[in-house]
Amino acid sequence: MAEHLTGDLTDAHGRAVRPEPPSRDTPPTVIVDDLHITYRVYGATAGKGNAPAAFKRILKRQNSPALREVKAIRGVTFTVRRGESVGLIGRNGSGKSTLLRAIAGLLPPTQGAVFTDGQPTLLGVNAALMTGLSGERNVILGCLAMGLTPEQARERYDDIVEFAGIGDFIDLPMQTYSSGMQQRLRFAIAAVKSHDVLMIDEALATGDAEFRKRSEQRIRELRDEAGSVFLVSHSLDVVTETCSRVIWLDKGQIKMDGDAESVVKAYSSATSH
Ligand SMILES: Nc1ncnc2c1ncn2[C@@H]1O[C@H](COP(=O)(O)OP(=O)(O)OP(=O)(O)O)[C@@H](O)[C@H]1O
Repeated sequence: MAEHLTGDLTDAHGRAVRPEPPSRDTPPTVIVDDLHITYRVYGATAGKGNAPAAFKRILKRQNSPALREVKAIRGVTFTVRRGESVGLIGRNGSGKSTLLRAIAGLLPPTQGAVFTDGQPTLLGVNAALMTGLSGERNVILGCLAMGLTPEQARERYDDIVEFAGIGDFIDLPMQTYSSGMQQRLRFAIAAVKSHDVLMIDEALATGDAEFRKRSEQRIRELRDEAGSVFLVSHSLDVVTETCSRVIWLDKGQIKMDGDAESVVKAYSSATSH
């Protein structure tokens, strides 16, 4: 995979070079316009959420299922241009995964709209690989599913396996892999191709330090191959290293949107006390 993986992305001192933000003339890849996403949960119990109320409900076997609405995204608007890599940060439940799923077209907007140029690819914890099949077969199937020809799949096979770094396990069914190994293979398969919009949900969290470094490098390359990258991560280091821009979500709304360093700094100081 050497050719794919070694881009000239560091300066003379070995530091990562962060590109300038794209100008307004660069075409947008994703436009999110006043997006609202509301989950409707059926079967939630109506009434107070305190312990005596819950105890009473259970003792009396009260079962009054109700419809509850969870407003996960509440009026989010932003534009992402070609060549940008955007980190999404925020507390648990702030709406990061929901926003990614909406951009990928997996969740319909309750209000507002999402426009994308090209096919967004969501690479998440649940990216579909068949755990009953060997890693080897999943590599080939994954390549075909992404639209590569069988010939191209064969050509890239060695690169993918080397990048994933899972050694002899490649012949064994994926259910014998640790979750970290599964993640690495998913990332290696998805990253072999350039995507118009690549979205990554915590995929790098389980890799070891060396794999993370390689993945961060590859994300920068994907971004430079003219696509856009979205990354959800709780690791602020990964976000600062990989992203040019960061959006901080708080209770389904944008709290701050700007260059990676300033937003991560503001977020760290807000959450440290
Ligand atoms: N399928 C669902 N049905 C109902 N509510 C949901 C569903 N998925 C998420 N939610 C709710 O939507 C809100 C946003 O969740 P989301 O998973 O997008 O947050 P997140 O920022 O990705 O969280 P985390 O950092 O914990 O992964 C939360 O209040 C969550 O409880």
